[in-house]
Amino acid sequence: MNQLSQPAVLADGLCKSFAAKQVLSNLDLALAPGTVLGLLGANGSGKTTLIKCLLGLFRTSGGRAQIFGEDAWNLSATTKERIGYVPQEVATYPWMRVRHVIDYTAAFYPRWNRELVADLCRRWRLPLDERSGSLSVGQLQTLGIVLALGHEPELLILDEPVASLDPGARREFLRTLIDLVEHPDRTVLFSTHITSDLERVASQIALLRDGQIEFCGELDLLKDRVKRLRILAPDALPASFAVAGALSCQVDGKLAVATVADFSPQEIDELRQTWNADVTVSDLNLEEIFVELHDSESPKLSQGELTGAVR
Ligand SMILES: Nc1ncnc2c1ncn2[C@@H]1O[C@H](COP(=O)(O)OP(=O)(O)OP(=O)(O)O)[C@@H](O)[C@H]1O
Repeated sequence: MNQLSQPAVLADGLCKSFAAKQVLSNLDLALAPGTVLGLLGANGSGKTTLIKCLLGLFRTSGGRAQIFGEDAWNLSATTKERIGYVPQEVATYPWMRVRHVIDYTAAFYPRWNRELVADLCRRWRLPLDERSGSLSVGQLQTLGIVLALGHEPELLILDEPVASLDPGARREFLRTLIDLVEHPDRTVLFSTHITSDLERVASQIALLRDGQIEFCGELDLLKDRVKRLRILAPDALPASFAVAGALSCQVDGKLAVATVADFSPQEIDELRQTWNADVTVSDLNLEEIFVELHDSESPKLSQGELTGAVR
């Protein structure tokens, strides 16, 4: 694979188990440089585990994890310099004042943008003279974001970066992130439960479920596939009424409401003809899609048509 086509981040058949518990199984994911990928998954689905395997903080149980073509477990210092990481729980030296934590971190990087850091600290009102051990959880998270951005990394990996931020700080952070990702070569992978943030910032979405990436591609592609159907028949529908491949289907007299994972216009025609029904199709937002997919036992999204995914 040449430099141009080399993914910034690659998981290839990645497996991770903790004792007998398998968390990731044969997971494939590739981020082309310049991608902003939002990683979505239920609590305990393995987002942090995946991120830590990709960063070489966890040793994989099988398969490959690579950053810029290097094995994640053996990243060189040069490659590490190209990465910024905000962990779910930011840890720092509690006895150090915030400004000293920043200076200390800056010393590790040949390239450190002091102006950017000063600007972020001002905008996010970080108390520079306070000891970092006395910061609130949200302030600590803000500090973690500043530390990860100071060296202007090519690859930014954020594990629920806004979980503890207040709405104002979250908006500021998203604004900054949007500015940052305008740089065409900057790759961002971030996990969050706040789907509206993903919709604003991410160019691609990856859904993690059952240890694998269930979907990876553009949000619009996902929205094109998962649709809600409202089926109104002239007579009461039988209790056994079902829509093939539906994630959910509720029947109430003449009306059925179903959510399908692989929407096709032909299916609508069939429903219209079979039941002489009036069928309307509506879009779902990302949160609704996530809940539908999460609540359904099966089927999952079929993998065949993932044109937006980088594989
Ligand atoms: N060090 C560890 N030892 C044993 N089990 C672990 C370890 N780290 C994670 N796990 C388990 O792996 C599974 C996935 O955890 P992980 O933290 O990756 O999920 P997550 O998707 O990030 O969850 P959340 O959204 O709640 O942050 C969980 O069942 C967790 O208990």
